[in-house]
Amino acid sequence: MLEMKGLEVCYGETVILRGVDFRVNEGQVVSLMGRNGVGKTTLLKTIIGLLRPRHGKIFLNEKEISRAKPEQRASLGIAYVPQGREIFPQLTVQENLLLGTEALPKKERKISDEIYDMFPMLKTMLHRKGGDLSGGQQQQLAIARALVSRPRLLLLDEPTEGIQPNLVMEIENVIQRLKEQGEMAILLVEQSLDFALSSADYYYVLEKGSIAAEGKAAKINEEVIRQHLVV
Ligand SMILES: Nc1ncnc2c1ncn2[C@@H]1O[C@H](COP(=O)(O)OP(=O)(O)OP(=O)(O)O)[C@@H](O)[C@H]1O
Repeated sequence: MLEMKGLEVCYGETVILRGVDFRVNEGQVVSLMGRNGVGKTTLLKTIIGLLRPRHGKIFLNEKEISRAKPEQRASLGIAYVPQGREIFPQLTVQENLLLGTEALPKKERKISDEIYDMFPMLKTMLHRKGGDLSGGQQQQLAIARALVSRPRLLLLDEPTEGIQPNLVMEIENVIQRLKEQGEMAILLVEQSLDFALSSADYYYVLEKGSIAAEGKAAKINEEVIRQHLVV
């Protein structure tokens, strides 16, 4: 469903990604791994259109979207949960969730019960300010906000960073549930190897802006982990 070919992305004159070929198939969970600073977030920002590639092409369901604006990509079904969550602290939980529906046509802008089923905590906190939630609860809110638009492709940037173990489990369960439903592809950037590989079908490892390894997640070997991932 998502395909990137020969991608080169720069900040000014500094090349961050070079010759990246990457794909995420329908309903697949793909983990994008790599040490700090190798370009993982840059790749996600390129997918949502915040950064423009200098070379290379991006396709969504065979249609080229390399020049599409971020809001067009959102209406085509790409949703992004940034590192550090970026919920609106002054808005209530409910208002934050409603913002996630903006990518939908007006008459479809509602929060489905399934969202509360996946994140029961949010239902009890609808009128609380986003900023009053714990870090883990804010992460759940950020994921829920992305899910209310019923995306075809969900991008998650380090969803477990700084989060207590029980909430990490809850997030893992949500990813597993979405995977079982099979209607959404998920691209996950994650430092925790266990988390990154537990639900993934396929993995890519970035190193110095290029894909250094890729394969079926179940078959990743110690050598790849030692060479490219362990700090
Ligand atoms: N706005 C920017 N301007 C210039 N350079 C940047 C900018 N943002 C990131 N970089 C640089 O681009 C490189 C890749 O950064 P990126 O955030 O994509 O890495 P990452 O793999 O996501 O790292 P982390 O795991 O630490 O989040 C780094 O060297 C970083 O310093």
